[in-house]
Amino acid sequence: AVEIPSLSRVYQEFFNIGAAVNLRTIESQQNLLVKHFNSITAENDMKFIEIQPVQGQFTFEKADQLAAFAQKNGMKMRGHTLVWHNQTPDWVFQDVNGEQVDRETLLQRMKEHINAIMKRYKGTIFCWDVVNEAVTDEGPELYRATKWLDIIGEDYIEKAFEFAHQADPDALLFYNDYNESNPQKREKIYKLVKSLVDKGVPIHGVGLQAHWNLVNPSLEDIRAAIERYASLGLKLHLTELDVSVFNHEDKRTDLTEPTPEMLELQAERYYQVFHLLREYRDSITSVTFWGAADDYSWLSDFPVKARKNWPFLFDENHQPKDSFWKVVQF
Ligand SMILES: Oc1ccccc1CN[C@@H]1C=C[C@@H](O)[C@H](O)[C@H]1O
Repeated sequence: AVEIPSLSRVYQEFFNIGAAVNLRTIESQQNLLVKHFNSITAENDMKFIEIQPVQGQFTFEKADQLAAFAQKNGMKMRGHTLVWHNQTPDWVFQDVNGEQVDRETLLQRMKEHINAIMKRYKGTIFCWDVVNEAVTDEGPELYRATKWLDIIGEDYIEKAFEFAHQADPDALLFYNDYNESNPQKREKIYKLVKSLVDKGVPIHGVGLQAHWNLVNPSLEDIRAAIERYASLGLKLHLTELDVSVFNHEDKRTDLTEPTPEMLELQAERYYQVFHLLREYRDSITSVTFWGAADDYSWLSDFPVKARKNWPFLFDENHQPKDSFWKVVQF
């Protein structure tokens, strides 16, 4: 039998190799995770709504199990995510009468949430996606219209970073976003992050979600984005890497397995991407996949509901795909 090298060991001189996990996959994918990954991220269980679903009632049990899995296996853990417009409970923005709260109240609630979760996982979680997806995809506006922006104002972002730094001064603090290699959105992310750096806000890195597919974004756009963000002197993490076998506009639902051509294109794509990432090893310190193997991916429900996807280096039986061999042989 051919010896399968450990992915994280092959990359130990370049950057950490991570996977998003949940309570099911730390069991079903345990052997794969322990062998090939040295970092994990909670796919959902450390989001606001999962941690504090009701004001003052903290439900850490699931997150604790994921943190324990990381500790037990000597893995690093990325914290995801403190301030985001999705998966945040309505109570955060409402007073007892269901009316919208004021700026001071919402800042206090943001601070309390950040303090509670960051202090609990201090020493286990070395970095946090403090703010997720705060800029617009299209249009002239820089800031995405969210309740955080509406109630607090534009400084909700720097406040989140300040609160996070006070909660755990040792944690590395990241701004995280998707479509990060699109030139227009890249310049918005750059403008936001540069403003934080210029103000002396405690930010240490940029998270590129890297939800990519077989053709987009181009290698040139990925390179330009890495160069742009790295020019700020911050660390770069790829935080949610997957390579969908369907391009964004492809809504086909007829496949029960990837076509041979898809697997060949995906292997070449992974080869080119990791060749590029290795070139920027001085800026990129972590590459996390948004899952570990094709038996489970959020893409099997997004953007097309119940449409199976096969985005990873390992197949549904946790066996290495051609993509894996292209990534470990260089
Ligand atoms: O690719 C996208 C397109 C539209 C909205 C959000 C995203 C990505 N958004 C990510 C995806 C899955 C969630 O589990 C992550 O927390 C989130 O950061």
